[in-house]
Amino acid sequence: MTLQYVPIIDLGPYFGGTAEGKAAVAKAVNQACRDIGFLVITQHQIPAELVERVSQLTSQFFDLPMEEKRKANRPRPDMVRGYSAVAEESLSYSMEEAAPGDLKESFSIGPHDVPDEDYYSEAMAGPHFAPNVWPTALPGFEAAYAEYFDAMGDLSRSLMRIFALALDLPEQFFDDKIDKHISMFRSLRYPHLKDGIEDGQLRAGAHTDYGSLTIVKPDGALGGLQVRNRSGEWVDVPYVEDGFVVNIGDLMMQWTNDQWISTLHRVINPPEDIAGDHQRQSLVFFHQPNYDVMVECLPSCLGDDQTPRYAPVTSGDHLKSKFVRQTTFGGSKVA
Ligand SMILES: O=C(O)CCC(=O)C(=O)O
Ligand SMILES: [Fe+2]
Repeated sequence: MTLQYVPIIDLGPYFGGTAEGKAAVAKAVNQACRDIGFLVITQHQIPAELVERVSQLTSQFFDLPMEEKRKANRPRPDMVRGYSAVAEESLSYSMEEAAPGDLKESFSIGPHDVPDEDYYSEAMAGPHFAPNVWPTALPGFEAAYAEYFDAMGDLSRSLMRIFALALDLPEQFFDDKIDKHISMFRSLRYPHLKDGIEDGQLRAGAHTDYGSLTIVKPDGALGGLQVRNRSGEWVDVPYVEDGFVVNIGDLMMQWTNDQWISTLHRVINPPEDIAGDHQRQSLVFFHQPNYDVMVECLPSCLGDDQTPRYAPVTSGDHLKSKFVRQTTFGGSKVA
């Protein structure tokens, strides 16, 4: 039976380390990725204190006056770093359809403490290791964000190991493909909604994510994340206080030859009668493998006809192709 709702999966048995525990988690994750492309994870080993500290600092940042936030403004359209204001981006653009700007502001970072080696600065590295931009007004912000980025990188490695088991690969199959990952951590504030919203304007328009996987820490505010299941219905992602939402992106769908799905999702607006008083905040980590990793449909996913549906592509080129598509629609629109 195909899952029509997003399952909640306890990672405890995986981290417990027994072969049976790992196999049970891998099986549940496999079904989630095949059927709906989303899962909520619990017992993930990320300290609640870290999530709380980053959430608090994020809310303090978005509460700063605009001129203060603008000091950490995104430096260039092709560099996803720093601050972007409400409606400066639209996720639906990446789906090749023009849409009004998303009702959110964001702050993004990439890898930090980048080694002084050619790999990180040569032409192929593009803007993936561009320096981060930090607000100066908040002590502890940079350290907390860097710590969260690393914690999410570690959790992603564990998830990729679970993915490997789920795909009948050696558990460490992905390890050397993600040890210099070009992920992005982005916090989002969806403000109170006032008048003047355009038709079809959402907190985040319907889109799929680009990379290997995404880890989202939403808050519990009304007006939340929805995913489109295989029957074409929009269903709410369950809110679990100490959980994270995980979904796979387009690159993983391609890697698995469409066996796993990168699912359309969106963030809806809160009900109109309370919309003036309901903001939402989320912490979103977009995991993306090393830029030079060649992504070829996995042999175990080829099926009876043994035909790959995609030509091989590097992680970096795949990500770049999404940017190019967006610029065609006129802007610095990114997921
Ligand atoms: O804010 C959220 O819950 C998810 C946002 C999202 O899907 C994205 O930024 O790609
Ligand atoms: Fe997304």
